[in-house]
Amino acid sequence: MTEKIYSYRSGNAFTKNPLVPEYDACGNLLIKDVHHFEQMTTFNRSTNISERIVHSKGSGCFVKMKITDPLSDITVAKPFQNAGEEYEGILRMSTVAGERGTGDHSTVRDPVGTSFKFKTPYGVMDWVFNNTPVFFIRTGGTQFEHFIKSQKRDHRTGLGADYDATQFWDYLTLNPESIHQVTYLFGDRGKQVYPYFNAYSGHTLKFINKDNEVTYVQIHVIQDEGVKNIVNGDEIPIFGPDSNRAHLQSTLEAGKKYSWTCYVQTMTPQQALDFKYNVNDLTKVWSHKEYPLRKFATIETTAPIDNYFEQVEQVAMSPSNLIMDGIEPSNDPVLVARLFSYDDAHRFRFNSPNYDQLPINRPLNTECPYGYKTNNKVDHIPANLTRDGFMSLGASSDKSFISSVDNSIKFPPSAVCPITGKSAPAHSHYVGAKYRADVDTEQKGLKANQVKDHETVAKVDSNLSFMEGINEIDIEQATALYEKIYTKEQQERMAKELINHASTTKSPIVRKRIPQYWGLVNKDLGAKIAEGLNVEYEYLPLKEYCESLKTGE
Ligand code: HEM
Repeated sequence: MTEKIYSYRSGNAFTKNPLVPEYDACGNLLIKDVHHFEQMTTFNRSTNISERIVHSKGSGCFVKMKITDPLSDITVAKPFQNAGEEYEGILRMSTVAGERGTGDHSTVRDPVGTSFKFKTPYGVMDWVFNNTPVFFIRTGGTQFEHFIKSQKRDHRTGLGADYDATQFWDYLTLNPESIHQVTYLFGDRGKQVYPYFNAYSGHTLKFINKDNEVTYVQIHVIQDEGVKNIVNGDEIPIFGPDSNRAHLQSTLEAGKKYSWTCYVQTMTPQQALDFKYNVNDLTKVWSHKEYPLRKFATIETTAPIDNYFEQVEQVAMSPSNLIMDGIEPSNDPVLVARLFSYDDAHRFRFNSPNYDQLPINRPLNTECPYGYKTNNKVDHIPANLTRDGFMSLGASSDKSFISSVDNSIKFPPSAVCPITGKSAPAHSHYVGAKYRADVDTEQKGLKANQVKDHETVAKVDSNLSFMEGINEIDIEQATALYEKIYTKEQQERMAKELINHASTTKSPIVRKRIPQYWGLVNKDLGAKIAEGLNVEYEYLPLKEYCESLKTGE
């Protein structure tokens, strides 16, 4: 058996006492002691990865997905074609607003970030989901920064909502489309035991099949043992900010397996057009009765993590890693903003575009020529024209990474049509600059092949009317959640949680607005909160509520 030997980082055996630095006859430490300096300098840089701007506090474990029921009738996406195919992956769960050292959901009320990275033979597939099927915002990246900063510490004082919840509630009450998500958050689901949560794409995706038919899809990942909320505080041993992480790690180490079943909810383009709400609106759910869940896969945990930094800190999840031949983004502006934002965040966080070459992120089909080889059967060897840069770990040493394209690189025709944004070259290899007339002929051929129901799809996609203003139908799902799904006991608990949280709000204007915001969901809830906050309550229907925002009173 090969022995484990204490070594330099170079891999050469270190044959002296590693805890005693080298010194000369006068007792001076020596610069030639490279082991000593290697250790000190590595230590100084060992936290040198920027903290995620959101979802900083994360925990993780390894998982495996198994396709049980192919989705080949609605998509040509390769990972979903064959029953029985299995993909190894990692699950990272996180709070949204707090920093790396703050509490997990054992002590903090926040959505649970539930992100999966699966290594398929076709490429990496990420599901960067939350435990709630809706979100606070619906108009994109500009709204996101404004919203997130309001949930973080006050920039003037460095203090959070425990000290003054004014900015937290100011944002939410000024943007009442947030109310559905906030009704989830302050209900029992705002604090969950890891990993007894569901995960939802929230966004709508467009699946495209071999006949160029579009299906609007949302993905649901449902815990097989049901969700478990932290209500009384005795659901897991609570000893501090890492209680949930400790629960996850200790139960996995004791051999416990957790599992989920994956479903899609689907709509045809005509159904999407006739939908009461807008398929691009992230603040709405689709009725399960009208759009039933269809099972396609299972996920189970396989192992606890054993290197927090490399597996949880360095994992780089991105919604753009779900976009592939057969899966297009919808026109949900929040999803489109995310397609750009995450990869940009990673380039900043790792100070390099090459974060995707680290082992935890590396596609199976990008072997490291200097180190490990994968035994997995891969679909293809990826080649593109990016290369070099800090932390380049071998991906660009493949001979196909040359500065121009040659005939050894194949260009497979897209399985789906260009109307969806894909190009579909009529050849399988690079053919050099094309003569314009030839391109025109090619385009004509492609037009004939456009997506089925193109006009209906175009109408659905172009409808972003919800971006301007708010309507009564934007509140009704929050009301249904509060009145029909929450029990009386849960409603009571929610009101108490809200009063408790909002009680630190120092601004009188915002303090008065909070019960009016909740009155939009349920008049009595508004009155209860007003009483708890000791402010005057005047119930305002949505139109009058919006009017009142103009004057700030
Ligand atoms: C415009 C809207 C949004 C923007 C700009 C945005 C941006 C970001 C950024 C920059 C990160 C940190 C990435 C990193 O440094 O690794 C992040 C993390 C995350 N976001 Fe978002 N986000 C948005 C909306 C959402 C929504 C709607 C969801 C859920 C459906 C979501 C789920 C997550 C999760 C789960 C993580 C943690 C990923 C991990 O585990 O590393 N985000 N987001």
